[in-house]
Order: sequence, then C-alpha cells, then structure tokens
Amino acid sequence: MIRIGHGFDVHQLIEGRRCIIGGVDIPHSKGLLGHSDADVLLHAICDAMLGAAALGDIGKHFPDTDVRYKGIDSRELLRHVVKLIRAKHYAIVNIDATVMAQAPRLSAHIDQMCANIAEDCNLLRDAINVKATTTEKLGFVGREEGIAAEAVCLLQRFQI
Ligand SMILES: Nc1ccn([C@@H]2O[C@H](COP(=O)(O)O)[C@@H](O)[C@H]2O)c(=O)n1
Ligand SMILES: C[C@@]1(CO)OP(=O)(O)OP(=O)(O)OC[C@H]1O
Repeated sequence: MIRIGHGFDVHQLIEGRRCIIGGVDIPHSKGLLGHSDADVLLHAICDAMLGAAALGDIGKHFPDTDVRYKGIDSRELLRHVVKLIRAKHYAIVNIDATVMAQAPRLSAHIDQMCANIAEDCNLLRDAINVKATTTEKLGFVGREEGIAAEAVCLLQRFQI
C-alpha cells in the first residue's frame, strides 16, 4: 500500500532571528519567527509525512506551548517524525518540496538542505527534492514579510 501526504507552513520574517531552512543557517538580514527554530521547510515536510500516515500534524505532536520545543532544532522534530512513521510500518519513498521566498536566494543552499533531509530520514539523496521560487513580489512572500513551504511525501507500507 502506498499513501501520499501534503504539508504547508508559513513563518514570519523579522530582524534579530536566524534564517534556518532545511537545517541550513542562511545568511540574511532577517530570520524566521517561531517557537522552535522556525524551519519552515522541515515543518512542511513533517506535516506531509504525518499526513500520509494519518498521524495528525506537527502542532499535535510538538505543541508550541511546550517549553521542551522552545528554540528546538527542527531536525530533531523531523527525526522524531521519521520514528513515528516507522513505528506504523511505513517507509518513505520520496519527498518533494517547494520553498516560497522572495529573499534570500536559496539555490546555493538547496544541495545541503537535501543532504540534511536525506540524512535525517535515512534515505538516499535521490529520494529528496527541494525547489525554491519567489512569488514575483506578490503577497506576503513577495513583500518579504514571511516565507512559506509546501511538501508532499509518499509512504509505502513494509511487510512485517
Ligand atoms: N528564494 C529563491 C527563489 C528562487 N530561486 C531560484 O530562482 C529561480 C527562479 O525563481 P522564480 O521565482 O522566477 O520562479 C527558481 O527556479 C530558483 O531556482 C532561489 O534560488 N531562491
Ligand atoms: C514546531 C512548533 C513547536 O515548537 O512551533 P513553531 O516553531 O512555532 O512552528 P509551527 O510551524 O507553528 O509548528 C508547530 C509548533 O508546535
């Protein structure tokens, strides 16, 4: 059996925060606001994986009212979600994601993002694809007020 999941996340861009996307700390004048490190890409991927396994969403597993998650590295959240997926006897087939950011430019960082995600999911690099797009200066992304990310994930149930 195969199952698909979708994830979407947005974080506000403000001064005085780091801009961590896909586990890469990207030099930028502004960074992402959140209870955790606000890694918008990893949050969308977690939600896609949880969705595919009918396990709810990231806020259910890691409430933003819980001090344990304050400032947490979202790669830790991703690795935990991978464990939840495996506990339900699912293997990840592939992940595809898009980051919507007017700035900073992400192309030079995409390979490292994919490598981080592959490592945390115990997958080959080829199973992961990350893309970036501006929104042509339109909307909150275009005004550089925030960054959004979408992801899809395919899971396959393995025999036990
Ligand atoms: N933050 C971003 C946004 C886009 N890119 C790269 O530029 C290409 C063209 O962007 P469009 O918005 O015109 O689609 C896109 O395919 C990305 O490769 C980027 O590096 N960082
Ligand atoms: C990750 C969590 C938990 O630290 O906090 P945020 O960094 O605010 O991120 P969000 O995308 O709102 O997802 C759920 C949260 O519970």
